[in-house]
Amino acid sequence: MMQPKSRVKIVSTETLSNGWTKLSSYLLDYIDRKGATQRLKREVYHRTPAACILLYDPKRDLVVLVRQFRLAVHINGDPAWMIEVPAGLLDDDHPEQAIRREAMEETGYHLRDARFLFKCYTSPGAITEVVHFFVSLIDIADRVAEGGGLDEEHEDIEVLEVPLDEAAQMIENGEIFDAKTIMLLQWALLNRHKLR
Ligand SMILES: Nc1nc2c(ncn2[C@@H]2O[C@H](COP(=O)(O)OP(=O)(O)O[C@H]3O[C@H](CO)[C@@H](O)[C@H](O)[C@@H]3O)[C@@H](O)[C@H]2O)c(=O)[nH]1
Ligand SMILES: [Mg+2]
Repeated sequence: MMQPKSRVKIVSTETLSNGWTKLSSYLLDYIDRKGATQRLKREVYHRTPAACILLYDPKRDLVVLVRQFRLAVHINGDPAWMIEVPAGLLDDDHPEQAIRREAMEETGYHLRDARFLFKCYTSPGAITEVVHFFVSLIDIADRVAEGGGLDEEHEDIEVLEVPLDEAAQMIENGEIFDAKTIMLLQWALLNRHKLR
């Protein structure tokens, strides 16, 4: 059901922090389902859009994943060299252009095709981030570079080629615990018969 924008009025905005990611505090008047106006205070992190991709090799029945250090995970006390699908910020590019660039920088794979699957909000309660999800069928011959990320941005990315069934096990045993990665691996498991 569509909800009218007129139920929400932004009363004031304050920038709490303006570093790598801007954090704003909003006061809004929100008309609830009973018609009563509630004045709410909400904080929003203005993360820019991103894209991620499942690289699946149908001949070898494997996926290409990347492993890198994630500070937020470390701060939470979880194992912080996270295994993920290749991903990156759009940096003002079209999502497909951006994911082709990120796949090359992070894994060294040149993509023949990149098929858009869906987009999703990763944390809509507080974060503006929208992630565009893609899939690409790859072959070992498409790996034309080392990958590993950009030295000038101090990216230190390990490239892993993992059989799809093993990757599925790694979700079950807790070795893979990144949301976008779990979503794409589950998509692969549901659609593998169409990809081979
Ligand atoms: N100076 C500075 N640089 C940063 C900061 N945070 C990230 N960077 C740099 O910004 C670049 C981001 O790399 P990308 O490959 O474009 O993005 P990503 O970190 O892989 O992001 C993807 O995964 C995230 C975690 O799941 C997602 O949050 C994000 O939306 C995207 O999907 C890296 O070079 C990283 O070092 C920061 O706070 N300060
Ligand atoms: Mg990345």
